[in-house]
Amino acid sequence: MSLDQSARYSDLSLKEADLIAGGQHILCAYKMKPKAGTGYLEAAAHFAAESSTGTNVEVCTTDDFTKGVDALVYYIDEATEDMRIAYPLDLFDRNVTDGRMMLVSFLTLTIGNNQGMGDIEYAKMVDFWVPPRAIQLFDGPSKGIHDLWRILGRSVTDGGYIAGTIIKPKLGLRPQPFAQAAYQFWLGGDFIKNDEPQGNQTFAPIKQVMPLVYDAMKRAQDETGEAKLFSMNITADDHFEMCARADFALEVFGSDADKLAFLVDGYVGGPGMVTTARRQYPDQYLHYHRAGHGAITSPSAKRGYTAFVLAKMSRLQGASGIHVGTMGYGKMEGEGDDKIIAYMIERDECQGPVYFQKWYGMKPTTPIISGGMNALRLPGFFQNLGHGNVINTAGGGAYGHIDSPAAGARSLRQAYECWKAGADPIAWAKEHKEFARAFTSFPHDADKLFPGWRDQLGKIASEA
Ligand SMILES: O=C(COP(=O)(O)O)[C@H](O)[C@H](O)COP(=O)(O)O
Ligand SMILES: [Mg+2]
Repeated sequence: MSLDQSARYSDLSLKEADLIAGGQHILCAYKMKPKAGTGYLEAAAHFAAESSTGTNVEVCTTDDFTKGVDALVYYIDEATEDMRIAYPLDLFDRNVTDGRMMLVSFLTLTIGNNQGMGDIEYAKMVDFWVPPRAIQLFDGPSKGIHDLWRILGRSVTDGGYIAGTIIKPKLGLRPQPFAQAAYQFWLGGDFIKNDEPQGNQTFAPIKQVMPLVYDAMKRAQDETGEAKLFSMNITADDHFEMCARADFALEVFGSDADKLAFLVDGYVGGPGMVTTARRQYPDQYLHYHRAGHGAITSPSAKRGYTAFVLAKMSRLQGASGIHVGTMGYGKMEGEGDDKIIAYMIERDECQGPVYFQKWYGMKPTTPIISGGMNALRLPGFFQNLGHGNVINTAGGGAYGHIDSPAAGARSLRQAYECWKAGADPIAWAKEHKEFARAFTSFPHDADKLFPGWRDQLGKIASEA
């Protein structure tokens, strides 16, 4: 049994509204359960101690100043497993070079050692609140969806749906077929990303692939008269390697380098990778892929933090866009309520699960919708989200269209237009060939979402 530190590391008389008005703390809300035999407040105080100035015993080196930067438990509700902690801003590490805040320090304190404590059964961060001063001290995004809309020649405030894909198969394409797959999609769509494990495999070296991809982009631009976008995976352990990949691609894309985004596997690579990309390449759209996050964000995981927290952190760090799942409409875990994740990263103020956050003009992070999406699933998705100002990447949904990747891309755009027009999807399909053929391409989804479609659509869906 550890020392009861609740007298020092908790103050349940503190009011959340006062802490927020004071602006001197970062607030974190957790779902926490102590191990059997440890009292709730005692465990919470030990958690706050380990996450700030303390350890499991009192140490003689502590002085009065130290106590001024203690993290304090200010709210508990054992029945709902709610625990909230106020962390003084001064606890957080600041850069030597520019005095700014860093995400690693936030994570090391608020979701660091406390994840492996002997008297804690589990604890998961479900929300956090950042005061205005800290908003000023994080990088935030440099580029956003409005920059992509501008390149695409659309309204920069309400530019609408960006139809994207992921080159599939996930791995195993050599340079020529890879570039060919890109060209075929671009004939109908806007945006292509590398899949998260695609890099510099021996069968597809970046130095061969990128010039071919750029050539495909130019040909597609010539043919369609539209601008095209490519998001290149620059993920690597070594940041010099990452920059070597990025620099090479910028040179290859030359006068079209504004159409090149950089993708990082930001969860497995960590905050250092995201910030390196953000600071080295502020002129490029920074695409945060979150592969691996389910290990801790899944609702079945009782530790770590939620997908909401991950997305909120990504805006602070400066991701231009981050995957936010498909809110129950695709293949990955998620539900309709996850739309709050999208709202938090794209709005200037938003109510989260616990805290109301103001962003004070920090640029938005685009919700990127991906994972098992296709034209048939999109109208319902937009209905739930309430808008279509997102990037959507549909891999199977484009390359699985029975006519062609370009037809797949067109079917996605038609799905967006169907929702935007408030039209009935079956009626819309009668007038939009590629959308109709999506029914034949994904019959399992069609049966589930639009029972009776076979009779209603008849010939148009079955004829190539
Ligand atoms: O490759 C894909 C989707 O491929 P497909 O479109 O063929 O399903 C993405 O990596 C997932 O969307 C990641 O999931 P999330 O977006 O939830 O992070
Ligand atoms: Mg992928």
